[in-house]
Amino acid sequence: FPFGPGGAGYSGLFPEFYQFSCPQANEIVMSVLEEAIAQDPRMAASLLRLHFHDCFVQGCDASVLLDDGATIQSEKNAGPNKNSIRGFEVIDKIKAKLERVCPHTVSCADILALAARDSTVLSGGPHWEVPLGRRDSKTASLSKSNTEIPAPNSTIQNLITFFQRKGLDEEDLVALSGGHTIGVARCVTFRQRLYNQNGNNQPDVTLEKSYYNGLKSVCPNTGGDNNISPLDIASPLRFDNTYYKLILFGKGLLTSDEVLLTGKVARTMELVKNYAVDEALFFHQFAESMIKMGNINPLTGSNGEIRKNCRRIN
Ligand code: HEM
Ligand SMILES: [Ca+2]
Ligand SMILES: [Ca+2]
Repeated sequence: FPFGPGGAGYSGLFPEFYQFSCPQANEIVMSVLEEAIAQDPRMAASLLRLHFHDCFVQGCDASVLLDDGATIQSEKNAGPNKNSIRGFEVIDKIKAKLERVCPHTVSCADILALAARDSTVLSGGPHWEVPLGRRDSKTASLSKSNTEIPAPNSTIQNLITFFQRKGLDEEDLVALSGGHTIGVARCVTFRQRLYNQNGNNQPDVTLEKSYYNGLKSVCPNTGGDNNISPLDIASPLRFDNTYYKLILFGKGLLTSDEVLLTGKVARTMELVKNYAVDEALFFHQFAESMIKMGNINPLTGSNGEIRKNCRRIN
């Protein structure tokens, strides 16, 4: 029986966790999301990312949702999160509805996992059964948010190491990076590639020329830090495999996207090519890797709590 440090093997979570205590849980999450995404199509991407930033810091325990408090230094102020992660109002709305129907039952950590899955489905991506039963943390870690979420200018070795620490392998890294098939990134996260990739005041040579020129107009050398560009310029709202096709053409937005192909690791290079030609294969692996990521270090049993308000401990 494979017990991993986080990802692989037995987690104690199972899809039917709320079958008797809150059978409407799935529907309630989906109905709020349908409305939220219809109103703001980018919201699907933002909610998918929120689950990732939760799971990589202390595990999938909704630590990312906590605001500053007497004992809490909010993760929202960490480098990878500040002025960047969004979707808290949608999570609040889901939680409020669930509290009305099944008080003190469905955890914020499970809401994040369900919202990530439903956001994927509503964008045209794969469906999977979400293992449930996570409980919510009574702590947050600003410092771990700064050190355990990989940076956009990561090398392929950095990425592999950061994922390995969470029990995730190269297949998980390449498939989960495919989350960048939807959503946007700010100029500050890709400027280095345009103006000074290697400390020689030259752009990243792997960037395709016309794409590069377009990016420069969105992201000047100074200023415009918060200007945004799609991570998948071909279909930023559609969950598909064009992310990988674009990488093959030198049109991946972040260094962390491009190095999956050009980072000189044969396995990740091969996977990018495989997913670029076989969307079904990507969908299958994405679903599998999302379950693995969702299994990182959950609080179960009597550990943690079921928060009444996702922004604060009870
Ligand atoms: C492999 C390492 C990863 C790195 C270095 C990375 C980095 C980034 C960066 C820098 C942004 C833009 C943030 C901003 O400018 O505000 C971003 C956005 C995003 N990331 Fe990642 N990411 C990684 C993995 C993932 C994973 C595993 C997922 C989910 C499965 C994911 C989903 C997203 C989504 C959906 C967006 C767009 C969010 C929005 O539009 O609000 N990323 N990522
Ligand atoms: Ca967490
Ligand atoms: Ca896409």
